[in-house]
Amino acid sequence: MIEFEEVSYGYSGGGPLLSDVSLKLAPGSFHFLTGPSGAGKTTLMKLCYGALVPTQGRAALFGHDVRTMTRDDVAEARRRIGVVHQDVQFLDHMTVIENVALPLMVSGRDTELQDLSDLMGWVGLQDQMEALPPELSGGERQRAALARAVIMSPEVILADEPTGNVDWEMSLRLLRLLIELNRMGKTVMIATHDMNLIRQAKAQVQARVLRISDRRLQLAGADL
Ligand SMILES: Nc1ncnc2c1ncn2[C@@H]1O[C@H](COP(=O)(O)OP(=O)(O)OP(=O)(O)O)[C@@H](O)[C@H]1O
Repeated sequence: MIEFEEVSYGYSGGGPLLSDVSLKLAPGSFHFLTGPSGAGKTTLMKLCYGALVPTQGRAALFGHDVRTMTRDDVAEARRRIGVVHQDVQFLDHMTVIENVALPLMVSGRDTELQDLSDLMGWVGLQDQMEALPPELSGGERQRAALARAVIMSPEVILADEPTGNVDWEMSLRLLRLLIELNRMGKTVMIATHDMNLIRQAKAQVQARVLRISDRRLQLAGADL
């Protein structure tokens, strides 16, 4: 579904950040992406959802080369990929449920705005649906972001440091939700620095751990 062949990327004005990255996210797979701060994890995630185009090499989303994708192809790929951004942004004047439902509204699918309480119950925010985002805790914001990422029923979920600002108990709760999504058949990739989280996940799910080191993407060994 997402496939890179010898992809390299560098921001304009900077040197190469990622070199010769080959990657295949197969349907239903579970990946962690790790590496030091500034190694390029967020950049790699952006390449995975077509927000960036490789400087060299080929990136294909659902069989389409990102270089030749039409606007409609890009919109369709974005619908099939749910993203939990590292820096979760909400519209603060709209309620939590309105923020979560926003992707449906902007895609003209507001007719599907059925009762979203099941989704909100799944992430444990059934009592905060009418709250405003500034009233949420860090863990509640992350769970609202996850609900928003899955509202379009994507096949792939990319989560960039979803447990960055929450305590261990909340990290485990978020991990459980992501593992549940994977058990439902979704392809999941999580960028994280948290080795404990990776160890915890590996006890529950077959996950591959990819590490960015010296611009290259490597499969991490079993020594985690
Ligand atoms: N839009 C941009 N323009 C120029 N440089 C950028 C841009 N975005 C990121 N960078 C630089 O690219 C490098 C990699 O950034 P990236 O956010 O991908 O790393 P990361 O591995 O996700 O880091 P962290 O773990 O700290 O979130 C950093 O040096 C960053 O400053």
